[in-house]
Amino acid sequence: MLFHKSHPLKGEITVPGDKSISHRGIMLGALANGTTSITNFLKGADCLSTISCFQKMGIEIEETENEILVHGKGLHGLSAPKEILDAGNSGTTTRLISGILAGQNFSCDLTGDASIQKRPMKRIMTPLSMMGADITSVHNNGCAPLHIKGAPLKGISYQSPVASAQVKSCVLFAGLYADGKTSVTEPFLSRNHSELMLSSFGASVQTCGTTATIEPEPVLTAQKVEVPGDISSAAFFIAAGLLIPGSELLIKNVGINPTRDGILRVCKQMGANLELLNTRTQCGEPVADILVKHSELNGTVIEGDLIPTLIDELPVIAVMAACANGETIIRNAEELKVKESNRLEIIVHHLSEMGCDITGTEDGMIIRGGKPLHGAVLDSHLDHRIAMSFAVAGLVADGETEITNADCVNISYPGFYRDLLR
Ligand SMILES: O=C(O)C1=C[C@@H](OP(=O)(O)O)[C@@H](O)[C@H](O)C1
Ligand SMILES: C=C(OP(=O)(O)O)C(=O)O
Repeated sequence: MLFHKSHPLKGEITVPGDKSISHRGIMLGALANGTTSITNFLKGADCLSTISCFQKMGIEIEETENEILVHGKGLHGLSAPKEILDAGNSGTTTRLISGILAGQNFSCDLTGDASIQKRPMKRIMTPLSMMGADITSVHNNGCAPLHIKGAPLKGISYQSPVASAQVKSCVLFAGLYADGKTSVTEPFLSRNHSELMLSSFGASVQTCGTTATIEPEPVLTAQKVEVPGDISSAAFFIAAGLLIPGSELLIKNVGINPTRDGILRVCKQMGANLELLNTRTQCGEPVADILVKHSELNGTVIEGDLIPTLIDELPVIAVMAACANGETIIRNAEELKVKESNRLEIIVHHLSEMGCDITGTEDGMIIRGGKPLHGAVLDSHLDHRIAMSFAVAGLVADGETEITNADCVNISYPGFYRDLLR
């Protein structure tokens, strides 16, 4: 895909549904009694992998024009899959489904693509084993493929070393099947979509600071889930709108859950002209329209408890920082090394290629912004966030930017290039 300096972005855009909430809607819908209807479901490859895993376990999932219908079979209604479960490129599918599989009365194997087979799974194997689960890494390297033999589980209080909603959700989902209360405490609060959705399906979930606690064996009841637009997808339009002179863009129906809205806070810190309109709550999730106007940005510091609230947005935030005046420091972002690619390394490499003055650090980067970016040939490393972030960089750089292996945007945002270049 080729990108050149863009004309101003004007008008309105609606981004696809939230990936995290779409995954959870399928999972809890499958475990509930009755039919769950999901509207604005994200039909990206990752969420389709979640659908396919549950279909292999006997759940009927219908796609109509405007909604997905999940015919739930109750907490104990899944059946043993006849073939290996394939999570594709999706860390969320792999880790969350493992918590569910740990509590079943059957064994199965779970794998994913080459990237998934390199991502760390010990972070879920450890707490699941503490609960009594029988979960092994088939190649004994702490990664997928995983063999999971369902077992009786006991409730635990788990102190997670990482702020990860995938770890937290995995343990809470396993907690549905435990013999007592299960709680997870994390160093910083990560996204709380699982807690909110579990509660709406009828589970008893309490949160206190960075600890979430679930009671076992609820009856989950099918719900109507209206998925808000994904703030992680809106992030590319927020960045493009702020960076491209003359832009004024209204991004409609975006989820602004405070455990996900770090990008909005960082934009404000950087001096962005950004307004939230029509703020409302939809299925327990805060939603708004975001009005973005081109702005002169200044460097900032991004660290600590802010990091989990914008973890997937850091690649495009780095692009914004490269175009801002002054220095931006990103710390405590080592998790970026274990996403679809080593995002820390690739951001530093790609921005350097475009002429940015940037230094990688152990857990982040220092970006001395303000030097004009120029076009370059940049590979996505099959990482959707990298492809989309550098497509945005290509709209502000001098000359031509080419993104190779650009199709991977289908993981979280099919139609991204059409929307960006329209
Ligand atoms: O729970 C989720 O839906 C997600 C959690 C985050 O991962 P971690 O929990 O590994 O930080 C995020 O990067 C991912 O895109 C989606
Ligand atoms: C890290 C991501 O997703 P996952 O962990 O589900 O693969 C992402 O979407 O940026």
